[in-house]
Amino acid sequence: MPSTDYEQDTSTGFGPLRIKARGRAVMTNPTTNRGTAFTVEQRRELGIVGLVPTRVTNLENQVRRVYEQYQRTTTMLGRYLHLAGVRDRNEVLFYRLLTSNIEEMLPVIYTPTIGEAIERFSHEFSRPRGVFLSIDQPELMVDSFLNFGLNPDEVDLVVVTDSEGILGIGDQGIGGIQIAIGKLSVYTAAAGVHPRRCIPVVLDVGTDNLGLLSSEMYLGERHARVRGEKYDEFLALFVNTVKDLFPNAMLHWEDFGTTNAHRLLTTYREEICTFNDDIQGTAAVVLAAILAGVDVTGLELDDHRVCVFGAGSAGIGIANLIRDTMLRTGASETEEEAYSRFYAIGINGLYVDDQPELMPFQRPYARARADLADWAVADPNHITLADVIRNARPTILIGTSTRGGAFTRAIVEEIASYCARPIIFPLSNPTSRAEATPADLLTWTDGRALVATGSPFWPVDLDGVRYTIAQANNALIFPGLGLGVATSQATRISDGMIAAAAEALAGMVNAYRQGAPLLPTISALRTVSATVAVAVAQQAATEGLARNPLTDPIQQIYERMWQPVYPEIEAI
Ligand SMILES: NC(=O)C1=CN([C@@H]2O[C@H](COP(=O)(O)OP(=O)(O)OC[C@H]3O[C@@H](n4cnc5c(N)ncnc54)[C@H](O)[C@@H]3O)[C@@H](O)[C@H]2O)C=CC1
Ligand SMILES: CC(=O)C(=O)O
Ligand SMILES: [Mg+2]
Repeated sequence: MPSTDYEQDTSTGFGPLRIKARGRAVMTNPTTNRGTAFTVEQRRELGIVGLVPTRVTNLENQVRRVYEQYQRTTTMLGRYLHLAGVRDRNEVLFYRLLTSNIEEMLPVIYTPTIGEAIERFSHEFSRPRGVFLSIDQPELMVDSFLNFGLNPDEVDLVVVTDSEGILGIGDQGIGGIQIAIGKLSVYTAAAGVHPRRCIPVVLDVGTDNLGLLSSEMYLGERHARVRGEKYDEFLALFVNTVKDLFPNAMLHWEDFGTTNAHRLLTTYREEICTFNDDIQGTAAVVLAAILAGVDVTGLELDDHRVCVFGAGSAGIGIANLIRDTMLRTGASETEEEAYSRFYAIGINGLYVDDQPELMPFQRPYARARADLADWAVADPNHITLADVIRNARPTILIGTSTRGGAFTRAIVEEIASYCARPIIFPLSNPTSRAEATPADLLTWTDGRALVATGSPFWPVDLDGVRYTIAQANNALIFPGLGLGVATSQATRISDGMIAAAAEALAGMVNAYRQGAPLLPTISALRTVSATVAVAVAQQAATEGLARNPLTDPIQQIYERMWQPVYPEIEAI
């Protein structure tokens, strides 16, 4: 069902907008609306004379006005709602404001504020965006997608969540639609993926969040989360529907629970063009930061021992990519040798091979019980982080546990006692879930820790040095990956493409100066994304996975990037 308001070729970033609507309808659609920036002639042609204030302005003037309004809004959630309102009124204005102030506004439309917006979804709801699919009405799935109004060749991206593991705040039911919307806003702001070639989707399979189930206001299905065969059938129907309706789209999985995330990726990655952001996007960004950190330590990658605290979707994804890198670079000669460098910890402590609860994707990281015989531990059935630090002396500590404050002073001081430059990444989001703050990590290690976080943190001043904190967030990877895939029309997303993304990012870092960040800063997000996109597109071509191998990659990626400027208008 194409739009009745306008026509536009969205396959490049610069197509003219042919407006069919007239009168108020022009201004209620965020694609056609440009408010006071309509010229006198455009106002006449589109039938909106007298419906906007007299003075004709321009985009810069409008950005200034909405930015002033933004600054006057005092709470972070209020700012989120203000920006969402601008997005609903005027698409170009929203993205111009966002791209011009990306460092300031990313923490509002993304982590940490988006966590609050998701929790408050059923209370703050005003205007729906995206596609809501209920497990209780699978027969409505096709119509729901068709009602969104995009043709088969008009979709580059579908971002989907079932909301079971939203950031570190757990099951958020239907409110998870906001994470899909937020990720898509980042795709557009960071990589210029066309905002109208994307579909955010929430799979409403119920929720186990009793607070939501008992709230009068909750807007999702009011029952516990459906699991098992019925869930798998619904997911299969979803994947097949996306494949049939939008054959060129990349399917991005976001914030699924640990039991499903790796399983779904393994099931579908050979069948469709798909990737899991928490597993693969996070792994790529963290690998880039680790390689930068390892360079600074002056040691080789295989001189390090890695402790993953919270070895679920993201944690094991990170471990897998480091393992692959150890094998590819010859740092480890065998898989066994590579695995021996990892210590994976979950809610029940260190993974040990006699723990029945370990899932198949976690099991390779389990330690043999016999190998721990000489460890000094208080409870062999629950080997804690402190036990691992004391007995294994890891030099890299990754936090993806959702356990705010878990990297305590005692733990960090112990690491600093045997390691000159420990690499410590508290990656859990939002900010309240971070395993430690950079200020504490740097203070407890006299500035020796090499730190990256998941959510943004202010720089830390210590002993005359300013430490800029790298934000190791998958936002440095997924936008460029999506752009590279869309431009090269990749048919699958291979491990090689993820590694290429990580290497491209790593190539942009220079972390030798004391206090320098281990990753490019968010202000460079657009350059980072374009660089990642070129690398991904080239790797897809090398592996024979690109239907449109790029002949002039930089130019073609640049041309594909949508820019937040008002396009030429034609009234038709
Ligand atoms: N920086 C970034 O770009 C990203 C950060 N994350 C963050 O990582 C965290 C985890 O996300 P996922 O891996 O998707 O979740 P997940 O639920 O799959 O994994 C969390 C793991 O932590 C373990 N865990 C929970 N409490 C623990 C405790 N007290 N001690 C030890 N282990 C514990 C769980 O057993 C589970 O294996 C979230 O806070 C999320 O925001 C996730 C993806 C990207
Ligand atoms: C950044 C992200 O994907 C997460 O925290 O889940
Ligand atoms: Mg996520």
